Formats: sequence, C-alpha cells, structure tokens
Amino acid sequence: MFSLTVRRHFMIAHSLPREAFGPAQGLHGATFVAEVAFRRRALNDNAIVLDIGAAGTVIEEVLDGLNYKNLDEHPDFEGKLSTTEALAQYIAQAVAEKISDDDDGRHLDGIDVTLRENPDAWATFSLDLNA
Ligand SMILES: Nc1nc2c(c(=O)[nH]1)N=C([C@H](O)[C@H](O)COP(=O)(O)OP(=O)(O)OP(=O)(O)O)CN2
Repeated sequence: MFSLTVRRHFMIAHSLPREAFGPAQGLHGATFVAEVAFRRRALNDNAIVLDIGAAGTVIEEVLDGLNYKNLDEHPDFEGKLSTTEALAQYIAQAVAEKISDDDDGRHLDGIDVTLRENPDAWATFSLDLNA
C-alpha cells in the first residue's frame, strides 16, 4: 500500500460543553495541523498516488469551510462535539467526497486524517474507501 501525505493548518474557535472537558467547556481557540494521507494499493500511470498540488487544493477547499470559524455556530457541528477526533473524521469524509469525482480519487483505497492540536497530542481517523 502506498500513501501520499499533504499537510495544512487551520484555526478555529469552539467550546466542548461537557464536564469531562474541564476548562475547555468555555470558548477557546485552537490551531490544528491536518495531515491528510491518501492511500492506494497501486500507483497510477505516472507512478504517483495523486498529484501533490491537486491533493493540497482539495484539502484547502475543505479546510476553508472551517478556518477562522466558530464551530459552535457551524451548521455541520450543530448539536455535536467538535473534538479533535470528530474533526478528523469530518475532514476525512469531506475530502473523500470532494475527490470522488477525480480519476485518481476513484482509485484511492483509503484516507487517513491525523489532526494535531499541539505537538504532544493528536488524533487520527482512518476512512476505508473499499468498505
Ligand atoms: N480526546 C480529546 N480530549 C480533549 C480534546 C479533544 O478534542 N479530544 N479537546 C480538549 C480541549 O479542546 C483542549 O484542546 C485542551 O483542553 P485542556 O483542558 O486545556 O487540556 P487537557 O485536557 O490536555 O489538560 P487538562 O489537564 O485537562 O487541563 C480537551 N481534551
């Protein structure tokens, strides 16, 4: 299995209104680093998983919908907790949807999104595109 990973960052504000989150129940900001890995069993005719520029464009399009937003007011997170884990899943699914029309995108076997909320803590969601 091959994988190509492209990284971008984005900034959000949110709150996690459950006692389990302690001080993070209040509104706070975060700058996330998103590493999106595109997985493919066999390379294409150009011996790549996917063009790096094309991958970056898709990721940026998805992150544009989150960047500088207060997720407490974002319609896609209404009634949901915007944890690092949940955001990783959201990004993976949104990237998969955007790339599904692309020729290389149709041949992907999976997408893994690793979301780093700081250098010591991160979460990963793995989307199996063959399931
Ligand atoms: N599994 C997760 N745990 C936490 C998340 C998360 O997204 N997934 N998010 C937060 C907060 O949003 C914030 O990023 C950190 O909050 P904070 O309370 O300051 O940090 P810690 O939990 O690391 O440390 P404490 O010792 O509880 O202060 C929190 N958890």
